[in-house]
Amino acid sequence: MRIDVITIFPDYMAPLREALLGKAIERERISVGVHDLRGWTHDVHRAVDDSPYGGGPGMVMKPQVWGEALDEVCAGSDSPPRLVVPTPAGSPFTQQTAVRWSEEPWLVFACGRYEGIDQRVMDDAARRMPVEEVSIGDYVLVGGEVAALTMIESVVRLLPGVLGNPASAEQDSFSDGLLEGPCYTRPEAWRDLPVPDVLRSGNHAAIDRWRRYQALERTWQRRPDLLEALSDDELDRADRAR
Ligand SMILES: Nc1cc(-c2ccc3ccn(Cc4ccccn4)c3c2)[nH]n1
Repeated sequence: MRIDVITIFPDYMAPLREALLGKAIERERISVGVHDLRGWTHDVHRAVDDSPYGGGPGMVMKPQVWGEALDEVCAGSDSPPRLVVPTPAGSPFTQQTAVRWSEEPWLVFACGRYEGIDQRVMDDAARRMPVEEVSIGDYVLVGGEVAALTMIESVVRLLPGVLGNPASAEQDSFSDGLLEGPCYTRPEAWRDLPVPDVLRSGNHAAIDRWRRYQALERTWQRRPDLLEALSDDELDRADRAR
């Protein structure tokens, strides 16, 4: 997979070179390009923003600069990339989105700042490539970079050979519609807090049942909305795990 990120703060993307993601680059599972949007300005002030039509607070990112940047970054391949534009006004980014994008050969992330990017940039790009405006959650960030890092990590961890233990990606939270239950490791007792006996019993059928019940209970308590999405037979299966 090829990933390109366009931003006015390229240093914000430094974590892409660290740890798991850095290893994926070293092992050539992914190639990552980070591009400074100001490289496509032509004025002495290297301006990337201007006042909003219709008035209102803040500034809007200029279409000309973005247009030239996307023309260059998104060129050079038989098939165009999928353009991802983080925005608070986007469609929800979910684990299903990450799974779908993990099949893509090329993703380009357009990281906006200020009040956002002139809408015509996305409308023009959509004439020659798939464009998705996505939100990572119902809160407002200052720009798209943190959202891009979040989405890139959740996609890249799904690629073959990236995670040390691929099984953990298969048993992800949300992959079966429920939250993960609690996890424990040594010591057996810590600050007078014990590890649940069942986990040390060696009875793997009982352990699986306990874990499923814990996941169900935690989902019920913290994310009842996820239970509504579960089908009846999935709920029955979970119920039998009590
Ligand atoms: N889930 C998300 C995504 C974002 C996000 C993504 C990109 C940009 C570019 C600018 N801003 C600031 C801003 C503030 C107010 C209204 C519009 N945009 C961004 C925020 N916030 N929360």
